[in-house]
Amino acid sequence: MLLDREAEPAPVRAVHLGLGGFHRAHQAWYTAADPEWGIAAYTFRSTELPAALTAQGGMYSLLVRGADDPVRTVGSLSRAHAGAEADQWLADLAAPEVAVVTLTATEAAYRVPPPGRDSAISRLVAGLRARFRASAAPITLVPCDNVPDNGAVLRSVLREAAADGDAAFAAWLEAGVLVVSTVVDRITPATTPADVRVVHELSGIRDAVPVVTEPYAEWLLAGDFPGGRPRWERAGARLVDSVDDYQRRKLWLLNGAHSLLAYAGPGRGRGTVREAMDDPVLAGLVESWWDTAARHLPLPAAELDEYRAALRRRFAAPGVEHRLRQIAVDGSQKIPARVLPVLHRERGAGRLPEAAVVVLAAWIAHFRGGDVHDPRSADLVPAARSGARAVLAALDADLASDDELIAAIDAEVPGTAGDELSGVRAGGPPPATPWQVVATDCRGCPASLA
Ligand SMILES: NC(=O)c1ccc[n+]([C@@H]2O[C@H](COP(=O)([O-])OP(=O)(O)OC[C@H]3O[C@@H](n4cnc5c(N)ncnc54)[C@H](O)[C@@H]3O)[C@@H](O)[C@H]2O)c1
Ligand SMILES: O=P(O)(O)OC[C@@H](O)[C@@H](O)[C@H](O)[C@H](O)CO
Repeated sequence: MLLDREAEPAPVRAVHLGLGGFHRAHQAWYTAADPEWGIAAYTFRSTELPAALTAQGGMYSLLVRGADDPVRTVGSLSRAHAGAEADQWLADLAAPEVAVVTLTATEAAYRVPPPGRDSAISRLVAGLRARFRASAAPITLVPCDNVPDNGAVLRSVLREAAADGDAAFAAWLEAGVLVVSTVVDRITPATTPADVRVVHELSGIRDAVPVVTEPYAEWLLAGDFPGGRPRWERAGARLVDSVDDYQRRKLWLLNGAHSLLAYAGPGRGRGTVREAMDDPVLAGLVESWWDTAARHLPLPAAELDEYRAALRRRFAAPGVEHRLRQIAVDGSQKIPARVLPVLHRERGAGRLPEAAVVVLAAWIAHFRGGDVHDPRSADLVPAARSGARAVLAALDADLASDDELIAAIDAEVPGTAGDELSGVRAGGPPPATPWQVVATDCRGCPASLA
C-alpha cells in the first residue's frame, strides 16, 4: 500500500525550517492533533526528502517503537519544500494567515552569519522582511533545537543579523515578532533502510521516508502567540511561564549523558546508546554524571529520580537504535551547553567530577582519532593534539586556567596515563563491575575506561 491523502490537507498556517526526522516525530506530530493547522515545511538543502514526501501527499509513517500500535500515519505536513524554493518561502512567511514558524536547524545554526552567507538565520531574516513589507501581521517563532535559552538566543541573533539601518523593520521585529523558548524532547534517530522495511512489515505501507521514534514526547513552551497556534496541548504540550529549570534538566541529564556515551562509547566497542548503556562501566559513568548534574538542578529530588528512571528505560529501549556517531557530531556546539555549566558549578564548589573529566578526555580522544564532524574542527583538532588546556581555551577561558582540572583531563586521555585507573577514577565511587570484566579493545578510550 502506498501512502496518499484521502482529503484536502489543512490550510497552511505554520511554517517549519529544518525538515528532518525530529520535526516529523515532534512538532508535526503535535500539530496533527489540531486538524485546522497545516504546515509548510522546508529543508535546508535536501531535495530528496521533500520530493518523496510530496509524492506521498505530505503523509508519512511514524514508527513509535514500544507502542502498542506502533505505526501511525501523520498528515499535518500540507506541503514539503526544498530549501532552495526561496520564492515560496518568502510568500509563506509573508502570508498573514501564517502565525507560527518552528525551527530545527541544529545548534550550529544559532549564530549571526557573515554578510551574504546563506544560513537558517539569513533565511529567517529575509522571510521576516518579506512579511514586514507585505502584511506585518504578528508572528511567533518557535526554536526547537537543543540550545539553552533558545528563545533569547534566537531573538538576539535575529536582532543582530537584521541590523542594517532600516529602523522601521527593526522596530517591527521587536514588536511584531515574538520568540518563545522551548524544551523539546523525543529521541529520534536517523532513519535506516531497515526501518523502512519494518514499517512495511508491520503496516503494509510502502513509505520511502518514515521516521522512527519513542513513545515518550515532551514539549514545553514559554511565550505568546498573538496570531494563534495549533492546540498542541491536545497531544500533551505544556505552556509554562519559564522553561529554564526544565531546559537545564533535559540538556544536562539527557543530552549530557548522550554526549558522554557518544565519546566514551566507541572506544569500548559500543555503537549505539542502547549498547553503551548495556556496558556496566559506561552505565556507571552515566549514573555518576547524573549524581553530579542533579546537585545543581533546583527541582524536587523525587522528580529528578523519576526523570532518571525514565531516562534509563528510554536509553535501553529496543528498536530505537540511536547511533553514537550521530550524537558525536558538532561537539563544540553541544559540550558547552551540556557539560561545562555543571563543571563550572562543581569547580566552584571545589569538586572535580569524574564523569565530566571523562567526557572531556574522551572528546579530546575523539578529535585525535579522526572522523570528526564539527564546525570548529579547524582549530579544535590541532588543539586536541596539544591537550586539554588548548581545547578548553577555545571554549572557556576560566576552565582553561584551572590547572587541577587540566591535569585530570590530560591524565585520562589515552596515551598519557597508561592503563592504570587515574586518580580521578580511583577517587570516585567504585564502578558497577570491575573494569576488567569488559574485554573490549579499548584503543581510544580515556585511561580510566581502558
Ligand atoms: N533527533 C532528535 O532526537 C532531536 C531531539 C531534540 C531536538 N533535536 C533538534 O533537532 C535538530 C535536527 O535533528 P534531526 O534529527 O531532525 O536531524 P535531521 O538530520 O533529520 O534534520 C536536520 C534538518 O536540519 C537542517 N539543517 C542542518 N544543518 C542546518 C543548518 N546549519 N541550518 C539550517 N538547517 C540545517 C537539515 O537540512 C535538515 O532539514 C537537532 O540538531 C536538535 O537540535 C533533535
Ligand atoms: O540532536 P542533537 O544533535 O542536538 O543531539 C543528539 C541527541 O542528544 C539528541 O537528539 C537527543 O536524542 C534529543 O535531544 C532527545 O530529545
